[in-house]
Amino acid sequence: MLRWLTSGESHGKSLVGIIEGLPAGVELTTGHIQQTLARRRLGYGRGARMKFEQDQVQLLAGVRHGSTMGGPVTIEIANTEWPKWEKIMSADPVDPAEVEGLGRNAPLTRPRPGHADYTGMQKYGFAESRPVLERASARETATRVALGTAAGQFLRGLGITTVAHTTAVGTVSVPEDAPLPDASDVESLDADPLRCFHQQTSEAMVAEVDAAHKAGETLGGVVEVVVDGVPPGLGSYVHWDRKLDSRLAGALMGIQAIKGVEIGDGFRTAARRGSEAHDEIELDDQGQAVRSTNRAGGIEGGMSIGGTLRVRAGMKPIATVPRALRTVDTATGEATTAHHQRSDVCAVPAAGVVAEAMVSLVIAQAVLEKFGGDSLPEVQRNLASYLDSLPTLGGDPQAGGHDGDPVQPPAHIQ
Ligand SMILES: Cc1cc2nc3c(=O)[nH]c(=O)nc-3n(C[C@H](O)[C@H](O)[C@H](O)COP(=O)(O)O)c2cc1C
Ligand SMILES: C=C(O[C@@H]1CC(C(=O)O)=C[C@@H](OP(=O)(O)O)[C@H]1O)C(=O)O
Repeated sequence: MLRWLTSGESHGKSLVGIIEGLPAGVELTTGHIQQTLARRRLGYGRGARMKFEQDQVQLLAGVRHGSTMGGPVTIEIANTEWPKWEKIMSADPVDPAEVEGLGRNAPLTRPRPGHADYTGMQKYGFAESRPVLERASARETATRVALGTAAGQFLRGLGITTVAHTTAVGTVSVPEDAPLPDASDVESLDADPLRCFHQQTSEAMVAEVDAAHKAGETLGGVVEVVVDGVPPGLGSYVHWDRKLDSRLAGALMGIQAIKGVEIGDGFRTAARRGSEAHDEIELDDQGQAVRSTNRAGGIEGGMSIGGTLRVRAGMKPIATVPRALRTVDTATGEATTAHHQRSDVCAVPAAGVVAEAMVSLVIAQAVLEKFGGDSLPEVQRNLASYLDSLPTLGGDPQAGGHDGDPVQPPAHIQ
């Protein structure tokens, strides 16, 4: 079973992630993780912190000479801002005189609507929101991206690739009929300020962010994760918590500020008539059953149907609005405005990179459930054998043990 856990606070010494259940033989280096973490920092509209802070990565366990060994993989991301926070976030008690005068230590009693502040204080019994925001903050998503990199490296070894891109920022969206990017487009996506593959739309998105910034506003948007090379049959129809769509939706909704998930055409499908909503099955020249469209996003009955999977996540605008929202001071009971020091105007491109990581983790988990294996070559053999066992529908019914010719496993895993 593949499982993972993150630990750490936004202004703590470091974040730590552990992923357990990855097979041996997966290529993974500090460089791979640094590369995806750098990608998470990119994006037009990110706040000041992204510019001066660095993610210092260390692979603490589970990897030797660039290859996983089968044990838990532990990744640390040290926070380079730690010296500024060492006293305020010290695990051990500190002399109050030592933190007095450090501006950042003033009690945060003006909770931000839209953030975890107020309900977190009620739930955990805090008199201010510092201990809440430290863990609620999306700083934690750096760890998920690191863990997702490990999962992505495993999937890559099976010919499964994942990429995320931005489809909307505020009211600006890419045209519905624009072609999908694939993982080979990642460099051009990285080069785009919004991780948007449609240049005209990207320019309009930049203008949207500028206008929001000028108005003291923040923005949300929509990201899409595209997974290519998915084998059919991941997940299951037999129980709600084994359904792949249910698991992907949970993983994406678990990202800070994500408020909606669509599988494939999602809510647009809800408005269509049946004859225009589904992906009809037809035979291609090789006798393979193929789909003429991909409206379902590559999932039917809680299972991957094989090929390309598409899932979208909608992010609400950043809660720390410069034009501060009305709130109540929890120390005095007086009406006031929410605290604001600095924040992102728009973090949609970064959320896309986090969504990619979460999707990679869920797909890797589903792959290991279906195919198993303690080493990458073993999983590769199991996958190839499964693909080989799938019958083609248009072949000779007398041929082999199948109804027809076997489906060929992808060339790279033969
Ligand atoms: C990549 C990323 C960056 C974020 N940056 C900020 C930020 O700078 N300021 C802020 O108030 N919220 C930010 N958020 C959103 C908050 O973390 C989120 O609204 C908060 O944890 C409450 O959770 P909820 O929105 O799911 O209710 C960010 C979210 C993500 C995914
Ligand atoms: C640090 C990150 O994002 C942070 C997420 C975040 C929030 O409230 O979620 C608030 C901001 O932090 P601060 O309040 O310290 O400026 C963001 O910078 C990061 O993504 O690495």
